[in-house]
Amino acid sequence: MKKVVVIDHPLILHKLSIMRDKNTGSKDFRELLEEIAMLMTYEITRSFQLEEVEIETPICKTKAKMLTGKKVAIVPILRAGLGMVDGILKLIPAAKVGHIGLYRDPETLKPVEYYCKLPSDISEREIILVDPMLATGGSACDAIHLLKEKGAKNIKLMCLIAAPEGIEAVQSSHPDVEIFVAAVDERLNEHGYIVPGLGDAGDRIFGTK
Ligand SMILES: O=P(O)(O)OC[C@H]1O[C@H](OP(=O)(O)OP(=O)(O)O)[C@H](O)[C@@H]1O
Ligand SMILES: O=c1cc[nH]c(=O)[nH]1
Ligand SMILES: [Mg+2]
Repeated sequence: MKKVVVIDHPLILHKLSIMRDKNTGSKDFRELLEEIAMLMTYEITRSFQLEEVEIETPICKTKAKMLTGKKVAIVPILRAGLGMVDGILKLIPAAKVGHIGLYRDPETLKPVEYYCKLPSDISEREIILVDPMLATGGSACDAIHLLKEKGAKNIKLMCLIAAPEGIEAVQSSHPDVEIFVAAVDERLNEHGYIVPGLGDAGDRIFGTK
């Protein structure tokens, strides 16, 4: 089973605490989510391969390290995952972006699929699946299942806050997927919300209820 990486850098935790505060409005919430996604990308790409190439500085020829040009796809789970895409694209501008639309039925807490559009070469790409909240894990598990059905092999899941229940669900259904989170919270409440969490991420990003 792949490990869970908790990226608990002080800058990330500080920004996340502002996001958790119920008095933080949509503008700041969106900006902070984008910034944290960018900071998490720095850590998620640590395993990317480098190669030596010959370059010429103004002084002399030398060998220098550059990325091997690995193909990446960023796949947000709509809607809330959209809030993380621009931050990742700032560091990986050549990545393609796929979209998986899921909403969680408020009664059953089961995910309902309403959209899927992925790059045609998804099976050759390293995939960063993004969603700020990993609660029961139902949405992430379904999105990973969909990606695998389309041929995806190499998937990393990036979330802001996870409940222990969500981590367990992804690890048991998809042990090959590496999970990156900024924080693991205490538990879920009776409505399936993460405690203490930050509320409904999609509603806070887009200003809806
Ligand atoms: O782990 P789970 O129990 O499946 O819950 C997590 C999901 O719930 C939220 O989406 P929501 O259904 O609120 O849709 P939205 O992004 O459109 O608001 C969140 O962004 C995840 O996708
Ligand atoms: O706490 C939660 C759980 C699911 N979805 C959210 O947006 N927040
Ligand atoms: Mg929502």
